[in-house]
Order: sequence, then structure tokens, then C-alpha cells
Amino acid sequence: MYKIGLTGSIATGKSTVTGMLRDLGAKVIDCDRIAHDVVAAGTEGVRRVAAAFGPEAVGPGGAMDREYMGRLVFGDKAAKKRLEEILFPLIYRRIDDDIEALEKAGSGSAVFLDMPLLYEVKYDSYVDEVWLVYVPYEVQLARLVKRDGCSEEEAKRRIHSQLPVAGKKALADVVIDNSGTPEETKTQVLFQWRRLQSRI
Ligand SMILES: CC(C)(COP(=O)(O)OP(=O)(O)OC[C@H]1O[C@@H](n2cnc3c(N)ncnc32)[C@H](O)[C@@H]1O)[C@@H](O)C(=O)NCCC(=O)NCCS
Ligand SMILES: Nc1ncnc2c1ncn2[C@@H]1O[C@H](COP(=O)(O)OP(=O)(O)OP(=O)(O)O)[C@@H](O)[C@H]1O
Repeated sequence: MYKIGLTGSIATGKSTVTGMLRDLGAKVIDCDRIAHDVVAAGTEGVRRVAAAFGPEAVGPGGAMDREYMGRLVFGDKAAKKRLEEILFPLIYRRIDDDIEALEKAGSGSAVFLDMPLLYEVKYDSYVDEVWLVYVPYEVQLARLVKRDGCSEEEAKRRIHSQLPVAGKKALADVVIDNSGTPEETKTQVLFQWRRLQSRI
């Protein structure tokens, strides 16, 4: 199966673009979704997180407490690394399983992997091409503050925990500029989708 990594940085519009791709019939694996699933109540993931970070890391329903962990890791590099060392192997395993399931089901010839940290974790070498959803820093910051209702300071902490999106732009095979209206983005997505169909 032909694998397309779809990345960007936080709040640049990956979900917005994957929504458009799904409407066109694309198969999409959502790594943020997987990252949530692997720490649901009763999972190996949540057990390991509790062992590493203590009972405060688990919410009343038994799943990882995302708010607690978010506050912890985006202000503490060592804690972030420790969480990633627990979660990434579980996430990678689920991605492989999901790709295998699509292959077995004969579900098309291509799949998009919506992966925010694709370049940070060097996953670009495992995919056939990379699409980047880009907006300039100021737009990213404003959209993140608006969407999450967080302070500008908290938004900046999250943005600076990732590689700058401007640097990723130079590495990607396809760049979708999402700084205009959703309609303008949709036009680019449709154009790139049609080009993709002709080369896979
Ligand atoms: C720190 C956590 C608990 C915060 O949870 P929260 O619900 O607030 O955020 P959510 O998971 O919805 O992620 C929102 C966005 O934050 C950014 N982000 C998430 N994890 C990281 C990270 N380790 N480093 C940098 N940015 C990150 C991504 O852009 C992501 O799209 C959570 O993000 C987490 O478990 N992260 C570790 C797993 C991971 O790296 N996931 C990234 C996708 S593979
Ligand atoms: N072209 C656009 N014009 C205006 N607002 C937009 C546009 N595209 C996305 N947004 C808004 O910006 C915010 C971020 O978009 P989205 O959630 O798709 O980003 P993301 O990259 O998936 O984020 P994350 O990394 O947190 O998963 C959302 O509130 C979304 O509605």
C-alpha cells in the first residue's frame, strides 16, 4: 500500500485537510486518535503511564488524565521524553496493524497517515511521500488560542515543543497552504488528490 504522511504542526489544519480527503474517498489513519486509544481505560498504555508517573496520571474513568499529563509534559522535556518512550512503540504497532487491516480488506491502494510529529520522530523515511499542511506562525498561534481557549503562553509552549513548521515546509513533497479560506484549501486538496491518482 502506498503511504502518504500528512503532517504540519499543532493547529495548522491537519484535521481540516484530512476531513476534505475523506470526503474525496481517501483512507486516513489518525495518529492522534491512536495516541488516545492506547491510553484508554484498561490498556497496557495507561498501566505503563501510571507506573511511570504515578496515580495522578490516571483520570477517574481509568484512562490517562490528558489535562494533567499535558500540563506536565509541555513544561518538562524529560517528562515528555519519558511519555513518548512509553507511547510511541504502542502507537507504531497500532499504525502497522491498521495498515495491515486495510491491505487485507483490499481498501484501496493508498493511505494517508495523519501524524503531527512525523518529522520529529523521523517517520518520513517510512512513507512514500509527505504532504505538509502549512500556515505561518502567527496564524498557527491565533488558531490554537481560539480553538483550545488556552492562553497565548500555553499555546506557545505547545508550538515550541515541535519543530518549526517553516522548516518542515522545505522537506515536504507537497505543501497545502491553509492560511486562506477553507474553500481555498479545498481547491489545493482537490488538485493534489487528482495528481496523486495519476501517479499511484
Ligand atoms: C501530552 C498529551 C497527554 C496532551 O493531550 P491533549 O489531549 O491535550 O492533546 P492531544 O493528544 O489531543 O494532542 C494535540 C496536539 O498536541 C501535539 N502533541 C501531542 N503530543 C506531542 C508531543 N509528544 N510533542 C509535541 N507535540 C505533541 C500534536 O500536535 C497534537 O496534534 C498527549 O498529547 C500525549 O499523550 N502525547 C504523547 C503522544 C504523542 O506524542 N502523540 C502525538 C501523535 S503520534
Ligand atoms: N482555512 C481555515 N480558516 C480558518 N480557520 C481554520 C482553517 N483551517 C482550520 N481552521 C481552524 O483552525 C483550528 C486548527 O485546525 P485543525 O484542528 O484542523 O488543526 P490540526 O493541525 O489538526 O491540529 P492538531 O495538531 O491540534 O491536531 C481549528 O479550530 C479549525 O477549525
